[in-house]
Amino acid sequence: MSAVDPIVIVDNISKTFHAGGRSHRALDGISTTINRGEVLVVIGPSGSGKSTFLRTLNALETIDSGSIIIDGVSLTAKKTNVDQLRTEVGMVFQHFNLFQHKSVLDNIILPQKVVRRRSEAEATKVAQDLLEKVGIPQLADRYPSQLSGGQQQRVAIARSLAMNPKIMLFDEATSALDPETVEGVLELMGQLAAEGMTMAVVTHEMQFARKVGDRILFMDNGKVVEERKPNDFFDNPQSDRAKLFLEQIL
Ligand SMILES: Nc1ncnc2c1ncn2[C@@H]1O[C@H](COP(=O)(O)OP(=O)(O)OP(=O)(O)O)[C@@H](O)[C@H]1O
Repeated sequence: MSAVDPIVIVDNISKTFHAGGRSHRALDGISTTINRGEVLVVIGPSGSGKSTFLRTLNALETIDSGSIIIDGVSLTAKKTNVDQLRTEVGMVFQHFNLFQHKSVLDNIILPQKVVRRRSEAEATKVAQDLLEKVGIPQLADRYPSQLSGGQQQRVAIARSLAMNPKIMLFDEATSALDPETVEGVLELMGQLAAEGMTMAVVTHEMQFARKVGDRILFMDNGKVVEERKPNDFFDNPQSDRAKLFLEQIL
């Protein structure tokens, strides 16, 4: 990891939602960078814009103004192939979004064949190796409905990793899990971070944020209120908003 090797550069992005005749500025001039191998943890109160911010990084949300550059490619430039770029930015959601009628192995094989044009044999080998990596090789032939939430999330992570993403986004990846499976998935995320995966993580798991995060981005009302090293942020929050937030949740 190096301070001079940014893989994600977010410059002054804004986004307003219009719904039911009302407008809401969900992102209000966000700027940040994520360096290669770094883990950025995004925290903040409900509705502060965390998910919206994360979703802009793989163009699931468009932005109204500002720019986002991923590994030298502008997400917003007209000539950019957004579909291509999106395959390089893995995303893991709260709900696992697996193909229900495919086996675990096929869930990981299919996108490789479609998106990466890998052969059946190659895609199968990658999928088997990844199931090993995420700790569930014995579940290859099961269907998603036969798995616990934690196991399904491991499949979703393996499926993302199979694309060889340059960066992984985790949007409340453990929020829908039973308490007993949360820890295992957080450990897996920590393992990926330790192996050098660049990650942006929206989470309510503050111990994870402190332990695994390289930097905390604290958002409120669509703005970055604090952006600091985890220990500095948690031990000595600067803003009244962050102090209040931490008092309420810790
Ligand atoms: N598709 C949408 N249409 C209209 N408003 C939206 C849409 N998506 C998000 N918003 C609004 O934008 C704001 C930010 O939402 P966002 O989901 O990014 O917040 P969040 O910080 O991730 O919240 P939470 O922690 O509750 O998930 C909220 O006020 C939300 O209601």
